[in-house]
Amino acid sequence: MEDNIVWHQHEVNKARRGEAKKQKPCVIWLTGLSGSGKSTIANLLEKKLADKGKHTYLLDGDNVRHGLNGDLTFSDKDRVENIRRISELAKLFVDSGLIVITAFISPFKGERDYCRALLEDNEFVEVFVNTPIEECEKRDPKGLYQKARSGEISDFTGISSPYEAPETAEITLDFSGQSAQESAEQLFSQLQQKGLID
Ligand SMILES: Nc1ncnc2c1ncn2[C@@H]1O[C@H](COP(=O)(O)OS(=O)(=O)O)[C@@H](OP(=O)(O)O)[C@H]1O
Ligand SMILES: Nc1ncnc2c1ncn2[C@@H]1O[C@H](COP(=O)(O)OP(=O)(O)O)[C@@H](O)[C@H]1O
Repeated sequence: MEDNIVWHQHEVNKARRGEAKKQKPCVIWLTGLSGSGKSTIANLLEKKLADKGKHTYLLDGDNVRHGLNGDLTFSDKDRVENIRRISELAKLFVDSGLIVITAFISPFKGERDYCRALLEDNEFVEVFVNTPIEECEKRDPKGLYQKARSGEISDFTGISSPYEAPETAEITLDFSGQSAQESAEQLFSQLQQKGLID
C-alpha cells in the first residue's frame, strides 16, 4: 500500500446503516464445486430474504468474472486474486449494511479464511455446498465437466485443479437427493438459529 494514505472515519457507520435496514450485515459465503448448486441455492435464499424485507446483494462467480475480475484466469494465482478482490468487495458491502451472499467455488482454505479475517466475529458464515463430484458431473448444467474430461478446458476444479473442502464451515449442506428449494430452506432456518436473521 502507498504511504501517506489515511483512513477517513465517517459519521454514518456500519451499525447505523444496518439499523436503518433493520438487519445485521454479514456475508453468507457459499463454497463448493462447479454444479454443486451454489448459484441456485444462493438465488433462492436471496428471494426468501427479500420476501422478509431484507436488503441483500448476491455476488456470483460467473457474473463477477464478466466485469470486475474479467482479467483473471483459472490458474491458482488468479483464483487467489479473484477471491481477494471479492473479499474486499464483500467487506465494503457489509459496511454498507447489506446481507451479502457469495457463490464462488473459492477452492482454497487460505482465501476463505482471508475473507473471514477481514470481517468481525459472526459476520462471516461459511456454507459448504457439499455435493459429491459424481452428482455435479451428472448435472453438468454448463457442459463444463464434459469439456474438462475431454481436455478442452484445463485447470478445472475437482478434475485438474484442487478443491480444499472446508473442515470447519459454520453450515454444511450435504446432498442426499433433496431439492434446491429444500437446501435453501435448511440454510435459511440455520441462519435464523444462529441469530443472523430474524
Ligand atoms: N477451469 C475452470 N474451473 C472452474 N470453473 C470454471 C472453469 N472455467 C470456467 N469456469 C466457470 O467459472 C465459474 C467459477 O468461477 P469462480 O470465480 O467461482 O471460481 S474460483 O472461486 O476463482 O475458483 C464456474 O461457475 P460455477 O459452475 O457456478 O461454479 C464455471 O462456470
Ligand atoms: N438439490 C439441488 N440443489 C441445487 N441444484 C440442483 C439440485 N438438484 C438439481 N440442481 C441443478 O443443478 C444445477 C446446479 O447449478 P448451479 O446452481 O449453477 O451450481 P454452481 O453455482 O455451484 O455451479 C442447476 O441446474 C440446478 O437446477
